[in-house]
Amino acid sequence: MDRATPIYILSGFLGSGKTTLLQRLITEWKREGLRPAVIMNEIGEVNLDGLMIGPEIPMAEMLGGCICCTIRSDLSTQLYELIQEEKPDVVVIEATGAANPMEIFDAVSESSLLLKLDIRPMITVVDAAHLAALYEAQQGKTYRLMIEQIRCGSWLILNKIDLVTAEQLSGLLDLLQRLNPYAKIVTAERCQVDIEPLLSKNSTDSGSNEEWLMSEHDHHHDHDQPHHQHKHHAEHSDGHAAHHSHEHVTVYTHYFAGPVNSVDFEKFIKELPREVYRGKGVLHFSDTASRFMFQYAYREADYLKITPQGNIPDVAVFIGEHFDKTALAAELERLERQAGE
Ligand SMILES: Nc1nc2c(ncn2[C@@H]2O[C@H](COP(=O)(O)OP(=O)(O)OP(=O)(O)O)[C@@H](O)[C@H]2O)c(=O)[nH]1
Repeated sequence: MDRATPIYILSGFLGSGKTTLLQRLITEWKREGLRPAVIMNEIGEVNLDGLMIGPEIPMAEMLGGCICCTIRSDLSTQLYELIQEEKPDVVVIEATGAANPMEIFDAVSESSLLLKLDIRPMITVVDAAHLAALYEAQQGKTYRLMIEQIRCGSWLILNKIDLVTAEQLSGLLDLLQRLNPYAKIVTAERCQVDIEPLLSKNSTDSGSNEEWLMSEHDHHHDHDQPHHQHKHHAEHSDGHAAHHSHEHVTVYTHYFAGPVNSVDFEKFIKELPREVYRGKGVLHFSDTASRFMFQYAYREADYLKITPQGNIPDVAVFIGEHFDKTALAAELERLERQAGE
């Protein structure tokens, strides 16, 4: 193969807007007559984001783990097969929102031993409202992970600005600038950004992220550790070390035994514990004719009528930090029983 395949990595916290951006990128590439392919990584067992992407787009799904650690070695294989079989003009990797961006860079770089890849500067989508809230508290693993994702982006898309005040927005822009003076920062609502500069080869002045990551961060791997215990350490420029692992991430996948009432379900979503950051799913309601996809990200919920292609079960995935899975399961089962009565 003589041509290097451009690889874009989309990073950003759970529910920040990565799939929304991915849809825009795909539309742009199609307009240009290019053939994109996608690698989607989900920490849950089902890929619901894939439903938002047309069936004509070649897609490799990496489910049930994170490419930055537990299923990292699969990435080279998936990338290799996708490029060999589909011969795409460009590949996008959408990481799970819980991924450590430097680890993904490493994993993709490993693949370039097998393939001729042109790894483009990382794009990080930042949820404005969620960052504003976490910045006030300034603690927790989520906050540290979000900061790390911000530090690793060559492009920072400060998304969901419709959910913050003008004053908060100006504070967030200052914060991003301070955290990552190398990045280009754009603000957006539903990731509506000028796509062309984002994709252009020389889009950043700072050179490749890899270069500055290696110089700014002291990045260690302990290869003697088994994969599931793999911890990531990155030395921050402000001196303290961030320890990254997914042990704090809780995932609950619920397969519905039957439809539930839409009003009760909306109430359940509204009352989700704070520790649940992200929810998504496809389900039948007992009081409506069509099927719905729901999205929940940082206290905001969306419902969309959907007719999924293929055999998609009624399912909901919840991702967060140390929440009580059994309590969620019991409540959803109660809704199922109630709708069946
Ligand atoms: N209010 C508001 N909602 C948005 C905006 N951008 C995206 N959303 C909504 O936020 C939810 C999550 O968006 P996604 O694009 O799926 O986020 P994601 O980063 O791909 O999520 P994960 O892959 O699960 O981490 C969806 O319901 C979107 O419609 C925005 O600018 N404002």
